[in-house]
Formats: sequence, C-alpha cells, structure tokens
Amino acid sequence: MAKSKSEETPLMQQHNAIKTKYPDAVLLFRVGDFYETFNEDAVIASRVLGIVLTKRANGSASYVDLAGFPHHALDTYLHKLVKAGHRVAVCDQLEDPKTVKGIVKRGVTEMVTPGVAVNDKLLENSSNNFLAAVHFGATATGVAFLDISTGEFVVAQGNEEYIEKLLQSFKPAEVVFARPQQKHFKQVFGSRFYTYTLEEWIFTTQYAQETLLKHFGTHSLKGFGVDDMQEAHIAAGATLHYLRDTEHPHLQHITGMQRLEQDDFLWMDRFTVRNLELLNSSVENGHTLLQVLDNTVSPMGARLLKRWLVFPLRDIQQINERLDVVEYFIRETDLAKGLQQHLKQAGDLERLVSKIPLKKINPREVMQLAKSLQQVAAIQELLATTDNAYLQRLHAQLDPCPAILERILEQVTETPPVQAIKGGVIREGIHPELDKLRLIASSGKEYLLRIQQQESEATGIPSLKVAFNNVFGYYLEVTNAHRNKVPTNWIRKQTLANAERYITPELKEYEEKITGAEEKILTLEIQLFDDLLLALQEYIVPVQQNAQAMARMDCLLCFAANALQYKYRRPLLTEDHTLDIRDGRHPVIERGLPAGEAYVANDILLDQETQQIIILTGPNMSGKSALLRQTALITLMAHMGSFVPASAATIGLTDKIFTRVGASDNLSGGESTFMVEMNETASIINNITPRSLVILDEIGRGTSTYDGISIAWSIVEYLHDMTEHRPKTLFATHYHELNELENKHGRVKNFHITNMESGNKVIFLRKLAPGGSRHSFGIHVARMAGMPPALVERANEVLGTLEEKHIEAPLQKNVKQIAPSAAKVQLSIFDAHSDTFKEIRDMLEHVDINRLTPVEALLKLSEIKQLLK
Ligand SMILES: Nc1ncnc2c1ncn2[C@@H]1O[C@H](COP(=O)(O)OP(=O)(O)OP(=O)(O)O)[C@@H](O)[C@H]1O
Repeated sequence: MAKSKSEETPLMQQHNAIKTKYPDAVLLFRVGDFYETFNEDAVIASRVLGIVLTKRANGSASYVDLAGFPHHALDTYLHKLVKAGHRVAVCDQLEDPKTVKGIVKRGVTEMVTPGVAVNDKLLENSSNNFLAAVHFGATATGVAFLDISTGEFVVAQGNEEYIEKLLQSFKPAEVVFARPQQKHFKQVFGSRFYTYTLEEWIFTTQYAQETLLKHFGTHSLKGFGVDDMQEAHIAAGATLHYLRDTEHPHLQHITGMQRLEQDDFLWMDRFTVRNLELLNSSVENGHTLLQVLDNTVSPMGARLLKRWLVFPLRDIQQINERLDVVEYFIRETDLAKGLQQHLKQAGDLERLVSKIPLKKINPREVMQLAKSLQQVAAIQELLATTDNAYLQRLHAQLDPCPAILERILEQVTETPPVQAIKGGVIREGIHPELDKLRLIASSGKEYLLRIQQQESEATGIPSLKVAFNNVFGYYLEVTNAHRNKVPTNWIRKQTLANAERYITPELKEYEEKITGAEEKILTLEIQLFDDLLLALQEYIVPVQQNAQAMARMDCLLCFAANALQYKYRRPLLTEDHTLDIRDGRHPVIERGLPAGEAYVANDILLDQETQQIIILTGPNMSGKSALLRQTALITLMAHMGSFVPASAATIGLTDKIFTRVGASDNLSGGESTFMVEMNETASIINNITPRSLVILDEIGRGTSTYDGISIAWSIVEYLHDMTEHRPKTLFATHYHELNELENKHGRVKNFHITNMESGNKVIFLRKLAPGGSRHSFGIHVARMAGMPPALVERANEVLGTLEEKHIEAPLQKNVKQIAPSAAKVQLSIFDAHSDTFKEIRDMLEHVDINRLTPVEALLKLSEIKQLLK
C-alpha cells in the first residue's frame, strides 16, 4: 500500500523529492559520512558494487531497501556504476551539518554518465571520451562530439553514411538525440551505442544558437567557420545543454569548435575501417594497425594518433610537412630523444587543464601541471634553433606560462596532498596570517608535550602520555598500574581494559587554542588554493595550445621511431594516379611473425593506363588477403604522414579507400550474408572517384559458385569500364575463371601468389608473380589444419574424379555445368560472340546501377540465370 508522505521520515521525503528530478539515475545520497542508496537504487548498487543490501525503517509505516558506502570510497564505486552502464547522480550535503538544526539541505552536485566523465578512473589515457549529439535535419544530419575531459569540440554535418562513419571513428561513449527520433536513430545506426534521449525542443536552431553564443560569449559563430552548418549547430547546442543538465556549469575549457569537413580527409567508410582492422581486430587478441603504430609517449599523443589514423590527410602539402618532420627527427636523433624524454614527463597536460574550470584539479595535480610547464620550457629550448618550418610553428605555439609556473612553485609545497582538505598545500612565507596560525598550532602542540612531561613528573607516572581522539579531543592516558596516582581534579572520560583516560581544564584550554588555529589554517589554505585555481583559469587557452603542439610532436616522433626501428621508408606522394609500392610489407602481420621468419615483401603497381585492376589468385593461405590489405595500409599510412613498410613507395594522392570482404557465414543480423556483401559492394560503386583505391577480397563467395563468378565478373568489368574514373582495384579471388578477364579488358592484369609443390605438400613462397593460377589447394590447407589423413586422402580422390570429368579449361568446365544442353553454342557465357552474352549485355546496358536496389539486383541476376537454362 502506498504510504502517505507524512508517514515517511523527513530524510526519505527529501530523498524522494530529489529522486523525482533524476528518475533514471542511481541517486547517491550523502548522509553524514556515507553515500546511501534507497529502494530500487539500493538493489542496483548492491548488485553492481557487491555491497550489502539492508532495510531501514521509514517512518511509522514501513521499511526501505538501503545500501551505502563510506563517502571517501566514492571514486571507486562511482566508476563501477557508470561502467556498468548506469547514470549516477551524486547528491551532497549543501550545508555544514554542525551549523544546521534539523534536516540538512541537499542537492545533486554532479551527474556522471558514460559520456560525461571527468574522473580518471572512468577515463582511458589513450582514448578520448566523447559525448555525441545527433540531429536528423530535413536535408542533412548534424553531429557534435564533445570531450569534457579534454575540451575538444568537433562538429560536422552530411548524409547519414558520413555521420555513421564519424560515429564509428570517434566511438562516443554516449550519444544523445531528440526523443521522437529514437526509431529512426535505431534504424540508421543500430544499437551499437549507449544512447540517451532529450526533449525535442532542445534540438531547435534558435535554442542551439542561444546556447552556443552564450557559452562562447560571442555575438556570432562566424569566427568558428561553422556558419553554414545548421544541423551541426543544433547538435552542438544539444551537447552543451546536456552538460549543463548534468550539473556541469563550468566549461571554460571548451574554447572553440572545430569543423570537420569530409573533403579534408582520406575517406574510409565503416566497412573499410573494420576490414583493415585499424582500431579493432576481428579476432580475439589480434593486433590492430593502431597498436603496432602507437609508440607515442604521452596520452595526448596517443589520442591524437588515433585521430590521425581514422582521418588521414588529403592535402599533399600538409602530408609532406609531416613527412619532412619525420625525416628531420630521423636525422636529428639526439634532438628526437631529448624531446621524447620531456614529453614523457609532461603527463596529460590536456586533461589536467580541463580539470581547472570543473574544479576537479587537486593540489598534487596543480604541482604536476607546474612540472609539465617546466617540460614545455625545456622543449621550447630544444626547438629554439630548429630550421624545420613545421617545428618552428610548433615552437611558436609553446608557452610555458612563466608567471603562473612561478606562482605555483612559490606557493605550493613540494609534495602536496591529493586532497586540499588535508592541509599542507601552501608553503610557509606566502601569507602572514597563515604563518602565525601555524606557529600557534605547532607551539600549542609543543605545549601539550610539556604538559605531558610536567604531569608525569608531578604525579610520578612515567608512562603518562597525551593523545587525541575525535570523541573527546586531547586526553591523558594512565595505565592501570598507576591509576592510584591520578590527582583528584582530573576528570575520567574513558576506561579501557588496561588503562584509563582523563582530561584536565588546562588540557582543554590549550586544545581549543590549537584546534581553533588548525581550523583557521585549513580555511585559509583552501582559500589560497582556490585563489590559485582562479588565477589558473586565465591560462587555460595557452596550456591547451601547449598540449596540442606536444601531441603533434609526440605523433611525429613516434613515426620517426617506428621508421628507424621497423625500417619504414618515406613515401613519395604525387598528384598523379599511380600506386607503385616496392617491397611492400604488411605492418601488422610482419610484427607478429615468429622469430626468424621474415615477411616476404612484394611489389604492387596500379595505374590508370595499363594496370588498373589486378586479379589476384593463389592457394588458400598463400597471402592474398595480406597483400591486398598491406597495399591499403601502406596507402593509408602515407596519407597520415608516416613512413611506410616498403623499400620505396610512390603514391598517387588518394581520396577514398574502399575494402570489401566476401561475406563469411558467421555474420549475424538477420540479413542474408550475400545480401550484406552486395549491399556493401553497391555502396562502393556509387561513391567511386578517379582517386579511389578499391580492395575486393573474394567478393561473390557468399552465393553459389556461378552467381558468385557472374557477379565478381561484372563488378570487375564495371570498374574497368568506368572510363572517367578508372579506380585502382585489387581483386583477390578463388574463381580462376576471372583470369579470362585479362584477355578481354586491356587494363585488367592477372597475378598470382607463388607456391611450390613438393611431393604432396605445398610450400608457400608468398611471392607475387604475373599470370593467373589454376588450383586453389584447399585440400592441402585442410591437411595443414590437421584433418584426419583418411579424410584428406578421400578428398584428393574426389578431386581427381572431378578433374577427370572436366578436363577442359576451368572456365569452360563451369559453363558446361551451367548449360550442358547448349554446350556447343555456349562455349562460354563470357564469350563476347555468344548470343546469350549479347542478350545479357543488352539487358545490363539498360540497367541503371545507381538506381538499382539490392533486391532488384538479385532479381536481375535471376533473370540472367533463366537465360542460361
Ligand atoms: N608475404 C608474407 N610473408 C609472410 N607471411 C605471410 C605473408 N603473407 C601472408 N602471410 C601469412 O599467411 C597467412 C595467410 O595469409 P592470407 O590470409 O593473406 O591468405 P589468403 O591467400 O588470403 O588465404 P585464403 O584464400 O584462405 O583467405 C597470414 O595470416 C600470414 O601469417
């Protein structure tokens, strides 16, 4: 039965009133030294935190569930709740209970959600923690990414595919959007993100503009260069609204918005980011490109490297600037080492500075900030004479902020406590009043020691000692053996098993003096520390600029170190369309090879004149996929401004890399795997440009062999015939039939990966050679994989029989199976002179691929099949 309000205790009434404002958050309710949770929150807290669930009387009527933990354990428990996917509202006592009669005023001082976290325990050093807001407008979708822990604020707008790719690249910890758009959001982006919905009125132009202008204190947003992005504005306004809503009013460290423009970066769609295993591996414990490239020494550098990886550059000049610095560092090894040393010691300047306005920076971190600024000064000195233009610019961007640096070093003690409330933060000689009080406190303590000595002598109790506890302050402790020597004017306060504790008027008098002074010291120290933090606010922008410059330096030093350690070479970026890689290697696989095993390097040449499309065949496990991917990865690394795993590489500027991998059966999600494969491939066709690199790995394998061959065949033809684009394409396949294409299309070239047969074993040579290959050696792979010998033998037998039956060329072999009755006429459906081919060609000519849906494509395919019957 529902209780009437009056039956509940005042505390619970207060709790419930606050809880109604934060219905979907776990409310941590401060009661004295504890944070308590009640009712359903208590059930969650006890389950997630492993703390005891108890019951507590709630007025005359009933009981409530209760689970709590000591207030000093907040950090530990808070992050566990948030990591478990809960939103947490921290409700504190807003008054000093000592000064209040009755119930203390309480209020939520902070909401922590996965996307709004500043606590070190919730953050990963090498990753940003972005909150994203998405707004689906009538003609475009806007997105904003905001990391409250670093102050970064990025906005973009475009079509849904672009926004999805950005979401995948930024990996926000939380995405907010308007409540009515819930269904649409799910349709477009699935349920991969932690989401939260907000009221629709927040997502309006006017409100967003007001919010942004108010935050930045400007009259227009012109200065940010984001004028024309209305939907992005709305998303940006929503992120700021959400931060305020979660009790984060102090956001001075969010000093600007950065516009992200699709055309500024080499575009990789989400399939490509996934297929190339840039950030995540497809197998458990597998390595990613990020892991092998990341040898940065600072968290700021690590975060920036991730950004560079998913947003490689597309401007030759900017790429060359980075490459020049890498080359410079390789030459100037001493300078590089020195810079790295200083960066290592600089800590996470970016996150430190963000804690200032949020009032989360503790005294020890302020000291760390000063030490980081000292490193900035050292780096500045090292770079003072550099003749590299890019480094000169970074040098100019550095500012060790000497005034505030000096102030911190002068005022803060060498090793201050983590919590300002512990005292001992401010040095002697900074504030006369503080010094005076400290003298009183310390001389008071000496006086107490004197009392101990005096009383000990007067009473003849040698073991007499003065001590302190929170219950009755300073006391004299006498062991039982000397109890009879205690003077009558001492007041007994406590009896222990082997001792008794007393107070005296004199003791109390001094106690008051000391504790009074100690309290005043603490208040003064906190005030002085707050003044210092206030002064630090003025330095947010220069410190952030230091952090950005240092992050860049760190990434470029990391490229130089990688180049030296792993023998990477400088790529040559050109404006033309040739991709010419000599002795290319796969940067991830080569690092995982067993000791003593060398990666076999290969050359790849693709251009638009003679070798636009390579059809790559070779046995299973020979290294086709590796070669395909390394080509994409080398191209990508070059556009990041990194040296590449090759002896030389000339790389025509690339605007898009597409990779598609034939659907494997473990894909889930309801759609047919073939459909997924076709959907993915169709989106390439519609987005190709002359500067695109297309990597197709066994496309068409998700369906029956004949369908697969036909589709693969027509894709290659289509790419070949896109005369105004001519995208450079690598196509790995098991369908040897595709080798026929070389004879029919001038810019298609066959290559295979060599192997050697020795007895009935295959030795992989992994060397690329011109020409197609005939077998796929699947049975050898089956043997290598440890299939029972009898099974392997039988497979060989079956293969022999099949091969005997179809001794014709592989392509003709398949055609015969397709149309046995018409073998004479249709030596090959792909024979350009056959009637069927002409019919198919006519049919295809009338198809507008840009408008064809996947289902229509399948129907077309089925029509084509009918023609073959
Ligand atoms: N050039 C190389 N040098 C050394 N090892 C290599 C090389 N290329 C590939 N490998 C090794 O061989 C393994 C198989 O390569 P990959 O997956 O590229 O073969 P594949 O031809 O694509 O096989 P499948 O056709 O079965 O998909 C890789 O995991 C890698 O360990």
